[in-house]
Amino acid sequence: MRLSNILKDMEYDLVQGTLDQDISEIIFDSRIKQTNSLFICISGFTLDGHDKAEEAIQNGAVAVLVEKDIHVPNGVTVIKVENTRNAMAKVASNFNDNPSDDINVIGITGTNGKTSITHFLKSILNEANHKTGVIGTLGTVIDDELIPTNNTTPESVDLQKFLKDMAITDHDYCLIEVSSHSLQLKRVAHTKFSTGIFTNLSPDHLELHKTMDEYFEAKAQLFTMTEKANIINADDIYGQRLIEQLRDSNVKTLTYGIHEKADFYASDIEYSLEGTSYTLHTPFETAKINIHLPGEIYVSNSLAAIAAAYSNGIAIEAIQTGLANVSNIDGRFETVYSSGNFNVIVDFAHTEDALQKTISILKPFVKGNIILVFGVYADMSENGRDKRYGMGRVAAEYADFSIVTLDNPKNHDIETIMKETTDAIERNKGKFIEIRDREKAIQYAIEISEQDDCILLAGKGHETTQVIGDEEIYFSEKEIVQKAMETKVFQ
Ligand SMILES: CC(=O)N[C@H]1[C@@H](OP(=O)(O)OP(=O)(O)OC[C@H]2O[C@@H](n3ccc(=O)[nH]c3=O)[C@H](O)[C@@H]2O)O[C@H](CO)[C@@H](O)[C@@H]1O[C@H](C)C(=O)N[C@@H](C)C(=O)N[C@H](CCC(=O)O)C(=O)O
Ligand SMILES: Nc1ncnc2c1ncn2[C@@H]1O[C@H](COP(=O)(O)OP(=O)(O)OP(=O)(O)O)[C@@H](O)[C@H]1O
Repeated sequence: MRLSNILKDMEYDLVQGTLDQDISEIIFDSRIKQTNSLFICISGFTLDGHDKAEEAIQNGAVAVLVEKDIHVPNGVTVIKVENTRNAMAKVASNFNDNPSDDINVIGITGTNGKTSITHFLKSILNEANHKTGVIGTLGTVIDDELIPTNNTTPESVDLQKFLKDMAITDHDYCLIEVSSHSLQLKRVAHTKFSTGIFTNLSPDHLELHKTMDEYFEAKAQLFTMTEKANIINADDIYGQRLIEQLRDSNVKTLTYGIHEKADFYASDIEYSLEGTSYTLHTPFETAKINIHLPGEIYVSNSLAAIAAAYSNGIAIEAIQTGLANVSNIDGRFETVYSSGNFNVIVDFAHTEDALQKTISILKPFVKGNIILVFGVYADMSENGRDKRYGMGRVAAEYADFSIVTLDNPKNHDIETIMKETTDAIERNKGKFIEIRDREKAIQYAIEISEQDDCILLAGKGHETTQVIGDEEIYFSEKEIVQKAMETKVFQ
């Protein structure tokens, strides 16, 4: 594409060179070899892409997009903008023919629940014969093929490429899990969203946002980018704040909830470990809903999907069948072993709120003990300490016995993680043991378990690796459980 077209509808200064040339690719990593590319210099957290422009040029870049002054050889075009992350999103959209103009994009944000909402909604939309793609934590799904991705919300260059692939393969909808990182770092800027969904906000990612107010404001940005409807959880205090904030918005707000007054709500809820049924109330009708996931959080998440489907004109029959068709979601309350009353469940609960809610789902159905295996992923800051304390407290108060282990410690200090988490359990009078090796921790849980117990492996969910230091090792909780159960004998 011509460089001048790539820069369409943007404000910029042409510092040197010409816009009259063809660009083959947009890149933001200088190590990528690509002739005739446009290199975008990002001022990162660890290094400055402006210092890498020379390497990018050696690797084939013929133009660079900057937000600071740099010196490069005369033949190279230099374009200066105010913010290269924001400009990168616009350039990526232009380069891919602005694909969000051609596809109905629904963005889902909030600390927890995004992944299950995308599953519920995709199933509903498929049932209504709408081809639907997904971009989220479990990867990108185009034409029902899973493309693994590193981040929940990819960088704009990749995101716009995925949207274009969906647009040219006649997808009607794209469901995007929109992380707070992606909003703050402009990964979804210049994407047209028809609908936004807000689930909830509880402490997480404070290494980036520092305060809950900043975290909330990052999430709230999505609801200024929507054109059709904003769907908000009325049960969440930050949801209430958002509803208030959107009072004068031109975009329609629809609310959902179980406890607070809302446009879409549930009554007559019947829970079992296998699933949940309830009566759905919409502004127009009532209907019976059955889902194969247990507990209040999935009632809430399904209500969000229902409200989004409704606001896009989907009939109730497709909603009912679509929801009933979701039998399980990778690593979300997934039973990986079951025999009689004994169950081993893998769940992605990795925040205090999610852990508390997930153990609470189990409580009424477990005759014996709830044995919890968990670790805490958080940085070394005060916010990280609060997370370790919070998850330790929940373990003490809600589980019968905890095995404290490692999540993905990455380069964080393991001694501090273990000490602060176990201190919190002790202070809250919980019973626990510390086993740092997660595989051994799981094996121990199985060894001590009895016939009526339930083991909850929390925090890693769908993940198939564990990151310790700079090393990423293969790690499958399902396989570990299955192997350990082969030799298990109940007393
Ligand atoms: C904290 C964070 O979000 N970091 C993002 C940030 O990294 P950074 O600022 O450290 O990058 P950097 O290493 O300083 O490099 C700056 C620039 O120089 C470039 N570079 C770097 C090295 C080099 O040799 N040459 C070069 O050109 C890099 O490509 C980059 O453009 O900018 C990078 C490029 O845009 C992102 O890939 C990176 O995401 C990393 C992979 C990441 O792990 N992010 C996580 C925390 C994240 O985004 N998570 C959210 C939330 C998930 C959830 O909800 O749980 C997600 O959406 O996944
Ligand atoms: N509505 C909810 N409220 C609180 N916790 C929830 C809710 N929905 C799911 N959870 C918990 O959060 C965990 C993660 O859920 P899910 O993967 O849907 O969230 P997410 O928003 O996609 O998170 P991430 O971006 O970290 O993947 C679940 O395994 C469950 O323990």
